[in-house]
Amino acid sequence: MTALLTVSDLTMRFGGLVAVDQVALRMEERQIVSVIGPNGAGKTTIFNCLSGFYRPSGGSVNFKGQNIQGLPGHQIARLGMVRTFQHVRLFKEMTVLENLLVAQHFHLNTGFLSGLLKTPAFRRAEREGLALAHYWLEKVNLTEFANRTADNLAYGQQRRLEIARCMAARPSLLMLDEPAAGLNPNETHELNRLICDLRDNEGVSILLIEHDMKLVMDISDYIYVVNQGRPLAEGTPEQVRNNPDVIKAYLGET
Ligand SMILES: Nc1ncnc2c1ncn2[C@@H]1O[C@H](COP(=O)(O)OP(=O)(O)OP(=O)(O)O)[C@@H](O)[C@H]1O
Repeated sequence: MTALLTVSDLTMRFGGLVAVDQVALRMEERQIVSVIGPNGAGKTTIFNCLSGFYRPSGGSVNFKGQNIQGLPGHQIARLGMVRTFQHVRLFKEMTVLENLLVAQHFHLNTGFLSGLLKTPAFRRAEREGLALAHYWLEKVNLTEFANRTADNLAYGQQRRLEIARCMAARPSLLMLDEPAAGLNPNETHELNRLICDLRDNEGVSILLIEHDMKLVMDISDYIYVVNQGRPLAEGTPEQVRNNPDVIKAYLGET
């Protein structure tokens, strides 16, 4: 099977610190893959390298058959790899609906002139964009808040809006950085269902960084464990759960 994402020897140095040291990952289509590891293990740095926020010091990243290491973030997003952040990042003064419309800007294949003249192609693109925004609002249970500004949403709702906003950009790979952080058990349960729905019914692959081990073990098809920047273990949830090196890395931390 052709991989959706293949990462080899990924390395990121900050001065003398090697935050990510020769990490390898592989993802297929319609898979949930998690990257776990103790605090400071290098997980977010891996995300930053893959999504173009950092230029990796070494290694290669192949996404849908194309080498993307070193490309800027907006180009990587356009290719279909989008992400959320550890701390919610929304357009806080915009409404919930506007957040979802802005996310689609690079799919609205219309120029300045067609916008000015309101050509049929422009109106069709606008209609489709609106329909897609409403589709995702409903999926994440935010329809009734469509006209509320994003900063007036509860924290858990903001988290869901972030995921909806990513999905409105029509990605094939969604990267979620600690999506369960700060959520209550009900919200985490809903998140669990949403992520599985994205894989099963929307055909998206999800790369997940998460400290909530129950969530990770429940939904992951495959798990990579990193420790101090280096690969420590990988396998199915069952294999990782029973790996003595993984247990030691986590217990050592406490
Ligand atoms: N921009 C940066 N400049 C210098 N050092 C950095 C930078 N970003 C991360 N680091 C360092 O790289 C290491 C890995 O950090 P990273 O945030 O990737 O870990 P993490 O596994 O995501 O941790 P956590 O689970 O706590 O979020 C840490 O030692 C961190 O201090």
